[in-house]
Amino acid sequence: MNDYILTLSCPDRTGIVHNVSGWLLGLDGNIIDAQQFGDLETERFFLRVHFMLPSAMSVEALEHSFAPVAQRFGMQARIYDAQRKSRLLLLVSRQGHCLNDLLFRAHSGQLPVAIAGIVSNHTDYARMAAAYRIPFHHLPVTPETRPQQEQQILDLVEKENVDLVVLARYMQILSDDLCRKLTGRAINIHHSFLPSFKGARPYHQAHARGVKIIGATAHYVTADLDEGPIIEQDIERVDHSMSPQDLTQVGSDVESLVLARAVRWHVEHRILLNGQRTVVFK
Ligand SMILES: Nc1nc2c(c(=O)[nH]1)N[C@@H](CN(C=O)c1ccc(C(=O)N[C@@H](CCC(=O)O)C(=O)O)cc1)CN2
Repeated sequence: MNDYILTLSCPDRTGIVHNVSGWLLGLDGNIIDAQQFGDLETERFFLRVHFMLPSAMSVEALEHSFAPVAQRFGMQARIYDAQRKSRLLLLVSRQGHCLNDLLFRAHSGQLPVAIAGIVSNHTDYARMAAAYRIPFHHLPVTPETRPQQEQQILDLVEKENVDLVVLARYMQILSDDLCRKLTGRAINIHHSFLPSFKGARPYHQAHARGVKIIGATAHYVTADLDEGPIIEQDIERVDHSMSPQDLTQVGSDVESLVLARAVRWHVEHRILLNGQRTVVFK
């Protein structure tokens, strides 16, 4: 199927959709789905169009053809082949529920992705990786070896042509340099309803505070810990009888669902950055 996705953001003004649809008409293109949002506060416009063409064209040729429209409106525009599977690198430490969930969704075809590899600073999930026939990279790290270990991660991203790095309960803080190099292509699952309970032990913090609702947050990774643009959140009710371990158990299911949704929306090119926030065309 010759279908593609156009995403763009630009200063808001009249004529944007008219010019985009005119460009599509010139290619004899047919719109399958279109969603837009005008942010009155930032005066920026956001658009996602899923369209079909009568015959195949390369993404490069399409982006070249669209360039005059993009320049006229000062757009940040990208075009993607809707049939291409994004390549993921999954990072995990000791908690494997999110990793397990993503591996099964990819294996069963629920999630249209290719898993290029799994990286861990421990060996707990080497056998799970082998069961799915996915390369496992054991990259231990200490504060002293963090630069070299992070270079190994970057080398894998380059070598395996990775589109998205997923921190599936990877419990090491990435350096500013690595975050900069992975801007907009690294998603983390934080095991709390941000901005509450940042850090490594949110369920213990939640228990101590006596909350009645816990949650999980998927966000793009930035140098500022747990501060990246939020993609998705969800919650679950809890009560006084539940220990930190009980909260961890209940929360793990929420984490897996929230991360899977965020990864799906990213690889379907449904997320656009709007400063420190996101626009998500579900
Ligand atoms: N630059 C960033 N790196 C990471 C982020 C992020 O938002 N920006 N998120 C974390 C995940 N995370 C919470 O979701 C988290 C992970 C680890 C820690 C932490 O304090 N780690 C300690 C070591 C803990 C351990 O070894 O168990 C540390 O790194 O010194 C806080 C929050 C992933 N990375």
